[in-house]
Amino acid sequence: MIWRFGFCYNTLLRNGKDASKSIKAVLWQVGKRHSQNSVYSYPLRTIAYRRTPMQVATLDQEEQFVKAIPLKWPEFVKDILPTLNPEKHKGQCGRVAVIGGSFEYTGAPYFSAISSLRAGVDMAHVFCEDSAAIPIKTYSPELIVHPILTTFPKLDKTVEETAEYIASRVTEWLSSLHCVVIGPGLGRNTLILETVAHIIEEVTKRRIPLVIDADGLYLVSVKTEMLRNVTSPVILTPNRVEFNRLTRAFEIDDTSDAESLLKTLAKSVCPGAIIVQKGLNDLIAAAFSNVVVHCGEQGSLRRCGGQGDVLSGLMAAFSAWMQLNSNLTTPSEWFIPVYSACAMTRRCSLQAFKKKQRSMLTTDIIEEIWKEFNAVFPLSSL
Ligand SMILES: NC(=O)C1=CN([C@@H]2O[C@H](COP(=O)(O)OP(=O)(O)OC[C@H]3O[C@@H](n4cnc5c(N)ncnc54)[C@H](O)[C@@H]3O)[C@@H](O)[C@H]2O)[C@@H](O)CC1
Ligand SMILES: Nc1ncnc2c1ncn2[C@@H]1O[C@H](COP(=O)(O)OP(=O)(O)OP(=O)(O)O)[C@@H](O)[C@H]1O
Repeated sequence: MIWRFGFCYNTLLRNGKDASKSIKAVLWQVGKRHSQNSVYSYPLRTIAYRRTPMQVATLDQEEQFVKAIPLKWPEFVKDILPTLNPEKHKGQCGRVAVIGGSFEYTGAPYFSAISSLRAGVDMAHVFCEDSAAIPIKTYSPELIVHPILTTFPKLDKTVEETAEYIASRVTEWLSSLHCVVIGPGLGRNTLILETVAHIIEEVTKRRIPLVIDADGLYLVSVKTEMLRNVTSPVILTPNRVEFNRLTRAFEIDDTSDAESLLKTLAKSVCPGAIIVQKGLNDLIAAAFSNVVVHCGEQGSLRRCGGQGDVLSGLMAAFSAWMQLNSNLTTPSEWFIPVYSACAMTRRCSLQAFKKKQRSMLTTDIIEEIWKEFNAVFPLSSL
């Protein structure tokens, strides 16, 4: 009997079962049947699961694959990057949205969305507070900016009714999107957070990959039940402060070591959670894996604001491409786009830092995106 790990796993996910338990059950069966398979003869590109249906994966092989990502990621990513050809039309290389931007913070959603576009997605929307729209539009004519979020309830409606109504105006766009980023510059207004909670529910119901950063993480920390049963990919990108806030909110007091803490947090958030703990090295853990991947790609020494927004934008681009390829993905494959976004952000930061040093700004990092993409993924090799 031939087992297709990817198929089995996705079927389980679609049936809404507990991912971490189910994967072990499937892999255990697979392992028993194919225990004679050598790890070395197994192609580490799990994309091969889709292309060579005879391949199977044991839990050990799955871990080997994830552990190989820091060395092999540019090669793995080639299977996800959309090819460019004259037959394609606008949108086929990805459509993403950033939900964020408020009166105070207009730079963050711009940085995030423009980074996605510079990485190569075709269209980037920003759904922001009405007062943030004009500034964001003036930063860039490339972005599609919707001044939909509001801090005041509609005249004849309660906060809850207004939140539902505004969320419905955003969710009507979801069918055309391949990834949604929640949080850059969102702020913490009660009505806006309530609106975003409704949007998150709809995004995850449709199994669209979700990237949560900044004030979106604050929302997760005050509504810890919000994502509880979500099995679609939810990528959280906390900095140190946001990470500590999350561990407190989820009441995790695992003091054994940093990796265990991260894994416990991922499992507590939801079965589809992938967490990137940003810092000197980025640590990546997922609810469905026992491996913690370290991204130690050299970055910059400068810590100006906005670099996390570049990461969320690149994360959206890689995730959108993954989604476009995702008929039969395995959960572990999600380490590929996540790791790639971390590595590319740090590489772009390093290049910008070499040129501008203490003066380096987030806009300088964005300026490096095209060169770094060409260096790592030259068009001729696609
Ligand atoms: N130009 C812009 O519009 C920008 C807006 N931003 C937005 O600003 C809002 C608030 O973000 P904050 O990050 O300030 O919110 P937080 O309230 O989470 O952070 C507060 C404090 O944490 C400190 N901190 C951050 N990283 C740390 C680390 N690694 N170790 C120790 N302390 C650390 C900061 O200095 C700050 O004082 C968000 O909506 C965010 O998206 C940022 O993205 C930066 C750029
Ligand atoms: N000490 C460090 N050395 C090198 N790179 C780092 C370091 N700390 C963070 N980074 C990188 O900088 C980027 C942004 O991380 P940071 O912790 O500044 O996020 P943030 O505070 O959420 O950003 P933002 O200012 O956009 O809110 C990430 O790509 C991360 O890998």
